[in-house]
Amino acid sequence: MEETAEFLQEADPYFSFGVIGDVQYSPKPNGLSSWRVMRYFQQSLLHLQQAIEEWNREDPSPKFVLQLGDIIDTSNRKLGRSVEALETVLKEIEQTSIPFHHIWGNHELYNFNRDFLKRSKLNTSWMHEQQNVHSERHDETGSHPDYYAYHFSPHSKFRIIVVDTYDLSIFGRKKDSQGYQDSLDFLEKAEEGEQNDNFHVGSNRHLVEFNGGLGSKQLSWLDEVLTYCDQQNERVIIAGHVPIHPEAKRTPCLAWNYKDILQVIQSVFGSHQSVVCYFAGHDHSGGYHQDSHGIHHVTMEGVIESPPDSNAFGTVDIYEDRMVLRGRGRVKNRVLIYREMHPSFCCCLPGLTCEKNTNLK
Ligand SMILES: Nc1ncnc2c1ncn2[C@@H]1O[C@H](COP(=O)(O)OP(=O)(O)O)[C@@H](O)[C@H]1O
Repeated sequence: MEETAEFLQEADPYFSFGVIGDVQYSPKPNGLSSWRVMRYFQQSLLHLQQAIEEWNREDPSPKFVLQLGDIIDTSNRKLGRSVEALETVLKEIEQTSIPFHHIWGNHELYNFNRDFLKRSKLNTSWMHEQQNVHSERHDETGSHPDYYAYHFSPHSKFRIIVVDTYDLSIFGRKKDSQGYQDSLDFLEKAEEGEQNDNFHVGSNRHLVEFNGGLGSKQLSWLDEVLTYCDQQNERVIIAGHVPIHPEAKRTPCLAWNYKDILQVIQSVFGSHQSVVCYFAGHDHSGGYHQDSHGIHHVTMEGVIESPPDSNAFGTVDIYEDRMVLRGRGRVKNRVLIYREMHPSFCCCLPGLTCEKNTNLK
């Protein structure tokens, strides 16, 4: 639901956070993308500065910011200025004490490999919450050797999960690595399957290199974290670079295995009721859809395609039964009512073992 600013003035929220995506900073001049859309490279850093200034002025200030990826543009690599560009944006972010949670997009992987990103300030998994809720091998810094995903709880009733939508990807992985081979195999198999899928034909094909997906280990990890959240009656917000719902974007920007991801977060067996919203970037024109399970899919408009007199960021206020997105510039205000939680449900029948429960560590 879109709302006017007056409607948004409510009582004190539990907490608030900032959200922004696709800054794509580069020192290069403004110009048209391959899709004939203007990209404002000269303004993107100023837009980021403005967002930070506004968040700094807010009272109470946002507890954290979700930076949805593509913070610098691929052109920096061609200019030999990837590290310098990254330092430039990080210097802006140092102007605030509000912690940023960084997500990796395709442009991070065009500029750097995963080993570099892991060692860089774009790896914020050290802010993960130490919770023994999953069997997948996340080390003491919150990192998993194969993918970049973690979770944290900013409030006793809420959890944020950062996912890696380029876990399956041919970018950022060495060509002789298992991850690269698995991604190629996935694409090949998915392309065969897609021939019968009328939704993704012609220019709307999403099985393209600049999208990616979640690998099987990350999907099991996500399933385990969500099971924990269900047990704790937590509401969950997930953030990743690539949209995961075909109705929440306007272009081919969609995760390769979006159906597998939706199946986990919607949980066809009815046991995961915790996810209320998925935030994405990637499609600079933005998008929104509430799916059949009541999960809100918000694709944030990209900073890089925001004209000088506009911008694209927001502050999200979290309440008991809703979240309110106060959009700035091209981002619309939205009141997002949470899906209903039903009493705990278990698929076990007496005498049978429930797979979900035996998976718990
Ligand atoms: N077939 C397409 N038609 C229109 N726009 C597209 C198409 N494919 C990608 N885009 C646009 O490209 C942007 C994402 O691309 P991005 O990650 O910046 O990589 P690139 O710089 O290679 O375009 C999105 O805004 C998306 O809308």
